[in-house]
Amino acid sequence: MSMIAAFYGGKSILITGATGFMGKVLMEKLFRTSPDLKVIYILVRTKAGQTTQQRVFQILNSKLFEKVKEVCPNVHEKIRAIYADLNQNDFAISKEDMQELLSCTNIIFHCAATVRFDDPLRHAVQLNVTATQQLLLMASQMPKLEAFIHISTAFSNCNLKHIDEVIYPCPVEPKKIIDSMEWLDDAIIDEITPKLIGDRPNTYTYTKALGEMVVQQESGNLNIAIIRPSIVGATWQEPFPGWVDNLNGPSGLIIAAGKGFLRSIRATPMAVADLIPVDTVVNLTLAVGWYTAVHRPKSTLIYHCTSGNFNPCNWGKMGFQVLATFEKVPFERAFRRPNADFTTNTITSQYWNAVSHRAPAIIYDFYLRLTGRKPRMTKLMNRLLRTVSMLEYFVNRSWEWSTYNTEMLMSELSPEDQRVFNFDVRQLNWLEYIENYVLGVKKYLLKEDMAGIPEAKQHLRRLRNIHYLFNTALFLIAWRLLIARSQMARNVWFFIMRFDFFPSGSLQPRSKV
Ligand SMILES: CCCCCCCCCCCCCCCCCCCCCCCCCCCCCC(=O)SCCNC(=O)CCNC(=O)[C@H](O)C(C)(C)COP(=O)(O)OP(=O)(O)OC[C@H]1O[C@@H](n2cnc3c(N)ncnc32)[C@H](O)[C@@H]1OP(=O)(O)O
Ligand SMILES: NC(=O)C1=CN([C@@H]2O[C@H](COP(=O)(O)OP(=O)(O)OC[C@H]3O[C@@H](n4cnc5c(N)ncnc54)[C@H](OP(=O)(O)O)[C@@H]3O)[C@@H](O)[C@H]2O)C=CC1
Repeated sequence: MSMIAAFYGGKSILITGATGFMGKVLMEKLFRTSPDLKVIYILVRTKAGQTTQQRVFQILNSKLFEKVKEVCPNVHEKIRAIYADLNQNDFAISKEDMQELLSCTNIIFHCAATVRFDDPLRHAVQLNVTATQQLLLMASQMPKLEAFIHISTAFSNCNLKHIDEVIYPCPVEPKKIIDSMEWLDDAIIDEITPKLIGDRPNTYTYTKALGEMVVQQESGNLNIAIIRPSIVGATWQEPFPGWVDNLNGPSGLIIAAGKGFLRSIRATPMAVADLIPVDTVVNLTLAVGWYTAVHRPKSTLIYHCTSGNFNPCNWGKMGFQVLATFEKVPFERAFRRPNADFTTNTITSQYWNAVSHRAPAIIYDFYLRLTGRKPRMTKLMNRLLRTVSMLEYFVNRSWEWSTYNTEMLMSELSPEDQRVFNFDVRQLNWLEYIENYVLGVKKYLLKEDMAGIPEAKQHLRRLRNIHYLFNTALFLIAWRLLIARSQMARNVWFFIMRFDFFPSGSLQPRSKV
């Protein structure tokens, strides 16, 4: 029997960010392995015209939850969606709901965050710092609380090369930042943002670092642990391989490359690609929840959930495998044949952006205009290049994360728990994982049918022929212009023609066979 699964039995668990990528997988695993848990409270806001209930209904009826329904048929009754907006005071939770949360919660998993790299500082501080502070305040009023698990990111200290399982202080105290957001206007905040984030690349990593400081400072008597995952990717094994439902991290770029939009990226092939499957992160998170509640470590432990030092893989190897998978399972209606490449030099990268990205987009928009349609490719390409430029920071560097706590935890688990809550990435076969990831992107993100593969291959063959035709026409035009202008080019041309049309040593034309 799994000790961890048994631990969550009968528990009331509060999850923030349950509608997000990681939150859904966390809920799914909890219900599947501990169907006898008492209740999962989730803080949900309304979004895109959907009520909280509709959002929950949609999640529970998705493919991800198919297995859960077999193990826990009354899952609908065990999930309690509470309307909350983490941007509001007291999260805009009603008095009754707040009372229930305060009196019943046993474990908190705090996953909610804004993961956008370009969020204005005010918004990123509100969600990643102030909301964390408020949640800790709530937690301190929960008499039955056994553990508070905060999800951070391995990149919260990406300005360092070697990162230990400790909290590194930021120069300005989070409380001062929170206060200043109240009275500074947006223009001033925008002006001071680069100074505050310093050598971090964006407001996301900076505010996640501030969030960790808040956790440390406001922990009081709470039993807290922090988990720092690296780049979270599709599921490795559970509930099935390759599940992914958002465009963050590599997923969006896999689509862009597979559809033939992304042809080149400034990345270092030998840099470590510290990807970590989402189910691995969730298994570690649940194990940490159990360990923190049961063993009550004296200080806040930080767990790095990374792959680099256990089972490193580099971007070059990953890129090759992504492209190899496109050969087997191409995406439908590609713009161009997928054939992306890495460049390491900024000037070469700008050259390829002009030649391989912007020029085809302009030509295609010209074609759309000619055929009476609205041009859209240049806009789309500009957006893609902006996204790529934001991700480039992470694909041109390698980091080392120490993993003593994660290894310690692994050794504390029973063999059964190591199997059920496996977070040992040494067992991960990257080539197989990447292939499943690309397949998952096709199936679950693009919602493409496998039956469409022959047609997709046919489409790629057509694109290849158009490509050859286009290149040949371009070459002939260039050559014709050159011959018209240069005597040397004319001489070369006649020299070639002589060899082609006249047998050697003869001036007679070659007879047709
Ligand atoms: C030796 C050998 C050499 C080998 C050579 C081999 C050749 C191989 C070539 C390989 C190429 C193969 C393909 C690629 C395979 C791997 C490539 C590696 C790239 C991996 C990069 C990973 C880096 C991740 C770093 C993560 C570090 C931190 C981790 C975390 O803690 S948090 C999670 C990460 N967070 C994010 O990823 C959020 C990023 N997103 C944003 O910040 C914003 O969305 C934005 C990018 C700034 C865009 O903002 P906008 O306001 O402009 O747009 P909006 O968000 O409204 O979206 C607009 C449309 O764009 C879509 N979209 C959103 N995000 C992405 C995305 N990440 N990628 C693509 N598209 C995205 C969005 O859906 C909207 O679409 P629409 O609705 O249709 O308009
Ligand atoms: N994905 C990754 O690569 C990595 C993620 N992480 C961390 O993991 C955690 C989860 O990330 P992930 O699942 O990928 O992120 P998602 O963007 O998929 O999910 C974010 C969640 O936060 C919720 N949320 C955001 N704003 C509010 C708000 N105002 N009120 C209520 N809820 C809100 C979202 O709700 P809604 O659905 O309503 O928008 C959503 O459920 C985050 O803490 C992130 O920093 C760490 C490393 C890597």
